[in-house]
Amino acid sequence: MDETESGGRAELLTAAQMRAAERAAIDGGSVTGLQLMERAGAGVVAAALAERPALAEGAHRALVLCGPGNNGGDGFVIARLLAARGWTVDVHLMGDPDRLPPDARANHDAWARTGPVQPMAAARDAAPPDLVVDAVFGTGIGRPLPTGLEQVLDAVRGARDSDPGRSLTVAVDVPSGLCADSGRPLGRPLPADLTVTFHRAKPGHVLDRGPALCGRLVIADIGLPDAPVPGAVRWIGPWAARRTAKTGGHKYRHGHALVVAGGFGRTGAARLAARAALRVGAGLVTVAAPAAAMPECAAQLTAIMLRQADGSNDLCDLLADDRINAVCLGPGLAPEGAGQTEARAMVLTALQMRSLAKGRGIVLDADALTLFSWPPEKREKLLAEITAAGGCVMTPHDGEFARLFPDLASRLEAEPGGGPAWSRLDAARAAAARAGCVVLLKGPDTVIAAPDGTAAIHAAAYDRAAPWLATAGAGDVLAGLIAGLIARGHAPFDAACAAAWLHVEAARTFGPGLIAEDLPEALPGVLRPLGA
Ligand SMILES: NC(=O)C1=CN([C@@H]2O[C@H](COP(=O)(O)OP(=O)(O)OC[C@H]3O[C@@H](n4cnc5c(N)ncnc54)[C@H](OP(=O)(O)O)[C@@H]3O)[C@@H](O)[C@H]2O)[C@@H](O)CC1
Ligand SMILES: Nc1ncnc2c1ncn2[C@@H]1O[C@H](COP(=O)(O)OP(=O)(O)O)[C@@H](O)[C@H]1O
Ligand SMILES: [K+]
Repeated sequence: MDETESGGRAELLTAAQMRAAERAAIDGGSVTGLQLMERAGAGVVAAALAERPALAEGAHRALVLCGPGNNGGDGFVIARLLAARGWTVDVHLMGDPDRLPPDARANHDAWARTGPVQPMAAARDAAPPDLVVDAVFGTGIGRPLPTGLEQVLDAVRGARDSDPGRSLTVAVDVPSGLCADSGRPLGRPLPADLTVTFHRAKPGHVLDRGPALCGRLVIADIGLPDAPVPGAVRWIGPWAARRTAKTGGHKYRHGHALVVAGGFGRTGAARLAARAALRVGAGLVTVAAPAAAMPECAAQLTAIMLRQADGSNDLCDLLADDRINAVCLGPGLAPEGAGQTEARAMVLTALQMRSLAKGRGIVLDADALTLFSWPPEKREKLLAEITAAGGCVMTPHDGEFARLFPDLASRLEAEPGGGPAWSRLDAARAAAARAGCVVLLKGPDTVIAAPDGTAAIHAAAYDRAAPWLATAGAGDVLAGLIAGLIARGHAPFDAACAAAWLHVEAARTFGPGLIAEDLPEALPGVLRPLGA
């Protein structure tokens, strides 16, 4: 990924946005559809040979599966280019050549002058080749894969897996059946070793099952203009954290974050969040804890300040200090039983007092969300207070999200009937609009959405996989990072984007064996190269 902030290259384009970019370039006369298809096919061949250099030497055998649209057209180009290298190429088409769109038809005909086009069903019996090219469906998939095609893909997969390591499976644009907008499979796609997409990655490459089905991802340049697409989803890269550089000034110039802790024996989560807020550069960080938890906190905290807050009245007194410009509530907040009412009151107090301090931001995580999940009136009350407060970020994981937005979660769980399928991106956007705040939906694919539909995705996938983050307390650290950045003056959406990147970068810097405590300690090594 090229992470330049100004260009469009950090964008993820939906199928419709990609079609519009292609249409605009063709209508503008700068390129023809046939040229784009030729470049796409050449890009796939180049990427496949680069992926497995042994294929660049000598002649090999390829199985090319072509579909009824332009993805199939790319397949015919690939077949022709491989045959020109001396390869033996078996080409199978799904559907009727007479119904191919014009550019695909032209490439079909060009191939047909070189070799036969066999029916798709015959690919079931193909011997394992050196290269499988999946060019059945790309961004145009509109409904689940036909059963007959699934059986062919299953057979190809079976033959491939019976001789592990022999063939390379390359998906053209997306593995056929993967929805390019959502990352959700429409049926049972053939998992690829390598996916070569064109011009820009699509949300489906980084969301949900996308990374697992794509294998590796290469973006081939097909010569479309670089101009940014209005409203496109941003793909979070180092650009998101570049503005974290700290410049001079008094500690209060870098803000004061308050993290509200739960009771005795439950303060670890808040302390983790507080340490992350301090490490990411907040000028001051205070933990507010109830009397019973003060000794536990005092024994653990040094640079972080400690104040007693036994309930919403005490929190109200603390928040009267308008220098506190970021508040984090949720990690380890809720005690069992009766104390939950007071914990809820603290959350509402923080929201209602937000208007006192200009620019104060509030991060709501974990218990601050779960405490309001039932009955529905409580949920609605929380969402209404969040909207009224403004300046909030909520950071649910999937379970917390489902408790707060059950209707949106069930849409996500339902089997997609067609494409584009309802996605985690759609769900986060809908939640942000409903709650009137920034929603960061956590996961290996973290989606950040604002009420106006602005959205970004951080994918801990491909060369940024960070499986070690699946460890207790990692989410508390993320909440603290966002609070610390808000304290430093970052807007809630920007703070969430930067924190998502820093969080994964810290995990990757530390590597295997990571526990949540390591994340704040790994931050200096992450911030230094950013000039932060
Ligand atoms: N945009 C660009 O800049 C460039 C795009 N390029 C390439 O074009 C690809 C997009 O092409 P595309 O729009 O023709 O769509 P594609 O994925 O081939 O499928 C559409 C066909 O499939 C059919 N169909 C759909 N679902 C089905 C199902 N379940 N079962 C059965 N049939 C189904 C559908 O039929 P319909 O729904 O109309 O009945 C239609 O016939 C893109 O991924 C990339 O590879 C490059 O060449 C260069 C630049
Ligand atoms: N497999 C994974 N790859 C990358 N990041 C992950 C993975 N699993 C979890 N995470 C991240 O780790 C954090 C876990 O947060 P959360 O579920 O709230 O856990 P906890 O409550 O234990 O802190 C989130 O930021 C999530 O995005
Ligand atoms: K494909």
